[in-house]
Amino acid sequence: MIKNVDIIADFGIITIYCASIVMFHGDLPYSSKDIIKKLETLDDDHIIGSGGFGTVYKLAMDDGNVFALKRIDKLNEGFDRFFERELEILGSIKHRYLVNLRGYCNSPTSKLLIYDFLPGGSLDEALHERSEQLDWDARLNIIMGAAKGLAYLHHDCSPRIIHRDIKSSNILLDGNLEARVSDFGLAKLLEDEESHITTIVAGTFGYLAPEYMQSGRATEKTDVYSFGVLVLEVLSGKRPTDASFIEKGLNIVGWLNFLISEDRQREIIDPNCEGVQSESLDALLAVATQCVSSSPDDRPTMHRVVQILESEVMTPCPSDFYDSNSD
Ligand SMILES: Nc1ncnc2c1ncn2[C@@H]1O[C@H](COP(=O)(O)OP(=O)(O)OP(=O)(O)O)[C@@H](O)[C@H]1O
Repeated sequence: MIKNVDIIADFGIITIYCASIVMFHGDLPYSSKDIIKKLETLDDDHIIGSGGFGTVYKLAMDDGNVFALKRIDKLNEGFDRFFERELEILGSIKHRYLVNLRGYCNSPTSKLLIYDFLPGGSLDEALHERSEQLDWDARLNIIMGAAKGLAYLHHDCSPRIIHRDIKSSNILLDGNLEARVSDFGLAKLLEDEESHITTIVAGTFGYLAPEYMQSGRATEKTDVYSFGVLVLEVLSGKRPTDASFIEKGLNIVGWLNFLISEDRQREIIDPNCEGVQSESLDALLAVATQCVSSSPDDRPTMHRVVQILESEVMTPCPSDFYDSNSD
């Protein structure tokens, strides 16, 4: 059910002169007034993160349900033009491995997106900022969830969606460390509708496929490349543009290729990762290597990636554990 309500509101973080709250699904048990009332209480103490598009707040409702509210600061002509239509499409896409968009508010001064709240934060934080390490099973499970979410966007949802900005801060974790892909479709709002070419390449340095950097044209295969970089990041525990690579004039893909050339690719694994299983590691490295091929045609589809992960990576042989200090 779609509800439109015009409301005048002035709350801590934003002044909304004439807000149009549209709830995409009738499953949120709140009126737009309830939500606006909660928004009035938000201030800087509720900030849970910020990124290229804006600031994210924790929005706790009276019944205990929690949402993430994204305030979009990055407004330009293209964004305004496509906002309503794109957000309606994105709000209609629901999947277990995606961060569901539950509603949005559009006003002349503010764009507010309401998402499910993921209590585990981002994969970026889990890998690079927390002292508690993710073990091998947790890392595999996260890769699997991210692959399934992306495969759904590419192959099974309607319309099909190219993410354009796959990276560890766009993979969020629930309380059980299950991964969900977030921010899908947002980059498209900056895109020229006809040509599918962005004036500014959306995406994040280190994750971008070479042909995307050159042409600005995003395809499923540019997402597959970014996914491959993400896998390498999860395996190594290092950001794609870690200083140790840059010093050698490389990025994470260059480093992988260097290790492969010396038949030392297993050394990519994070020494702090416990429970690594060598057969799975080899299979996962093989998939990641294909994903980051310089030629898009050599990269698998995300459907194929999920198949390989299920058949060759997620079925470990218990006796075959890899000790990263053994060679
Ligand atoms: N639905 C959510 N549930 C819980 N935390 C979230 C949610 N969405 C975002 N966050 C937190 O807010 C941070 C910023 O998110 P945001 O999507 O704005 O930026 P980003 O992904 O880091 O960068 P970019 O905007 O360039 O994609 C995330 O890293 C995460 O910690």
